[in-house]
Amino acid sequence: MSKQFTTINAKPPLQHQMHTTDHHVAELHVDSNDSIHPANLICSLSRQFYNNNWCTGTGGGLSIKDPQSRLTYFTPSGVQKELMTPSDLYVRNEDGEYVNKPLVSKNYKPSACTPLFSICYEAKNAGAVIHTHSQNAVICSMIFGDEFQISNIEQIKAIPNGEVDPNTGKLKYLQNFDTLVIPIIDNMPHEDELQDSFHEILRSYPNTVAIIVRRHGIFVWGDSIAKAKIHNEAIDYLMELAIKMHKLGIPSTCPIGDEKKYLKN
Ligand SMILES: CSCCC(=O)C(=O)COP(=O)(O)O
Ligand SMILES: [Zn+2]
Repeated sequence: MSKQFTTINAKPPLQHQMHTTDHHVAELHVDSNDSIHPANLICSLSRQFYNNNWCTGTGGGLSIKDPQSRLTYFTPSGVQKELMTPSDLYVRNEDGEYVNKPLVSKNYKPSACTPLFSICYEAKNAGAVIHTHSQNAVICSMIFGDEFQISNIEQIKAIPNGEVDPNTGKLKYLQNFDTLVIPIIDNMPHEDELQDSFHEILRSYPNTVAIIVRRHGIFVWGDSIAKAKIHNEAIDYLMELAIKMHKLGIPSTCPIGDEKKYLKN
C-alpha cells in the first residue's frame, strides 16, 4: 500500500476557509485536489471495491472520520458506489449535524448503514468503516455457525489482537499460529434493524475488527482508513482461503501437518 494512505491531509481547518453562502461552505468539505482527502478517498476506494465485486448493484458502503477536522463522511443510499462523486457524500460534524448533503435535486438520503457505522465509531473508536457484500463473507456465513474461524495462516498477522503494547502504545497483532475469530450475526430486513445485534456482539467480542452479517456481507473497521482497508483485504483473503479449504475437506483451523488427513481423494 502507498505510504500516502497512512495519513489524511485535509484542507486547512474550516475556520480558515472563506465562507460565502451556505452552499459554498458545504462544498468546502468535499472539494479538494488532494487524492487522500476523505471525500476523494471514499470515491476512489468505492471504485476499487466495485471492481473487486464487493460493492456492485449499489451494495455496500464506506465511511471515514477525518482525524483533523473531526468531520465524518458517509456514502449516500441506493447509489451506484463506483459512480459517486465527492459532492454526493454526506458529511456530519461532531454534534451530529450534516454540514454537507448532496444536491436536493438528486433526491438522495444517507446510507442505511449510517447507524451501524456510527456504532463502530462510538463503541470501537473507529477511524473508518467499510461495508462490503463480499461473496466470500456470504459463503462463509453459510459454512460457519456463529463464528468464522481460521488458524495457522501467515495473513492472520494483519489483524490486531485487541491488546496495546504498553511500551509503544501501539496495537498488538495476532500471530500466524493464532486463531482469528470473527462473529457472525443474522441478517434483518433492513440494515438499521441490525443495531441491537451490533451492540450485543461488540460487547461479546470486544477485540473484533469485523462483523459478518449472514447471507449479506461484512463490516470491517480500523483506527484509520488505511487500517480498515488492510483489515478488510486480509479478512477477505482469509475467508476466500477458508472456502477453498472447505471445498478440499480441510478445516480452516486445521493444525499444521494434519492437512493430508482431510484431503479428499
Ligand atoms: C442492494 S443493496 C441493499 C442495501 C445494503 O445492504 C447496502 O449495503 C447498501 O445500503 P445503502 O443504503 O448504503 O445503499
Ligand atoms: Zn449491505
